[in-house]
Amino acid sequence: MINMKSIALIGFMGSGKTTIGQILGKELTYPVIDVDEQIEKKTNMTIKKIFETKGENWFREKEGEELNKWVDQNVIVSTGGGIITKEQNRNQLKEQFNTIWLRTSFEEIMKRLAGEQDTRPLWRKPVEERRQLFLDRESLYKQVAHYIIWTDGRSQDEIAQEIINLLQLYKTEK
Ligand SMILES: Nc1ncnc2c1ncn2[C@@H]1O[C@H](COP(=O)(O)OP(=O)(O)O)[C@@H](O)[C@H]1O
Ligand SMILES: O=C(O)C1=C[C@@H](OP(=O)(O)O)[C@@H](O)[C@H](O)C1
Repeated sequence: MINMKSIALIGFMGSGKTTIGQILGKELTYPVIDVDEQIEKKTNMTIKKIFETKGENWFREKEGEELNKWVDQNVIVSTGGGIITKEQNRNQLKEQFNTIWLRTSFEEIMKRLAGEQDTRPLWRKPVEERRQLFLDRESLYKQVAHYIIWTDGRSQDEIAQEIINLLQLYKTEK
């Protein structure tokens, strides 16, 4: 990989960061780190529980700490959709990772996450608030992404293959 920078997958809830990270983990020889999963393991709490008992800000601190650990580690990091809400995380993603935005339309996300409010506390809102959250974040993903991959209408395998091709490109450029 170019500069030994880790790869970060970013994007809104439901864009496929977790599932595509898992496919990449099977196909490639370097580790895949899921930030949400790491935080749940370390705190021994679900994300839902963390939001209920500790609050969103506390969770954002933990996300920042987790991201910081994986700089220059040559790993693939699947982030949580809100990691870009903190400026420090945005700077880190822009400067110290190769960051791939799994860009997905709001309509597609609505379909994918139908019935998944329980595990994602911020998806448990009226539709217009969800749409606003989505719109507010679009420009933040754009600020930090080095690559943008549209995911609407494309299978997870296709998307993972495109990412693998990108990584091969890094190897041949090295
Ligand atoms: N490209 C895709 N096409 C169709 N469904 C997808 C795609 N990527 C992810 N999904 C589905 O959307 C849901 C959320 O995916 P997930 O990987 O958990 O997203 P994230 O980690 O970004 O929140 C899952 O049910 C997953 O199977
Ligand atoms: O968008 C967000 O603020 C969040 C996204 C979730 O991750 P996914 O994007 O993997 O669903 C998880 O980190 C938490 O529920 C908050």
